[in-house]
Amino acid sequence: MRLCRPSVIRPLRSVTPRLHLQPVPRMSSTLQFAEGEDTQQLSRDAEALLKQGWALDGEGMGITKTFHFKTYFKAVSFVNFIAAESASKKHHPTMTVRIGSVDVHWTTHRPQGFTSKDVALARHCEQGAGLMAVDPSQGLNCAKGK
Ligand SMILES: C[C@H](O)[C@H](O)[C@H]1CNC2=NC(N)=NC(=O)C2=N1
Repeated sequence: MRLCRPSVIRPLRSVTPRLHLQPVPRMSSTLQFAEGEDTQQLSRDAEALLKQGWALDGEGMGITKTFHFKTYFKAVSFVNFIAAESASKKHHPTMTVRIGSVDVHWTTHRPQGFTSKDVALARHCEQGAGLMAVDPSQGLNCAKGK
């Protein structure tokens, strides 16, 4: 085999990283309820979920939580558990799967805002996390430690 040597050895081009400035997502302190919801009941439900480690999303349109798992397989099993209920209830989350965690975000698109469907499915996540043995070393409030 003939080995070719480059006749000119060029230094690696140094690249100045471009700074992409993005708005820092701020956590909203107030939840926006969708039209037609029982706001008093929903406030109580949301309060209980916040105590379980859920946090309001940046716009206050929904809630979010990161669930931690010991293995990728458990994380994916959790996603499937949520997906099955989502399909049956016709209400779908945004989920990001990582090796040891799943970020879940619940909001309602129409009518826009937070609804009792989000509450019901967030509770379903809690149930699934119990079955899937969420990594207890990650603590209760998983939303902050990604
Ligand atoms: C027709 C269908 O049921 C609707 O488009 C559903 C689908 N899944 C949904 N999921 C979520 N999160 N919010 C909705 O408003 C919603 N609407």
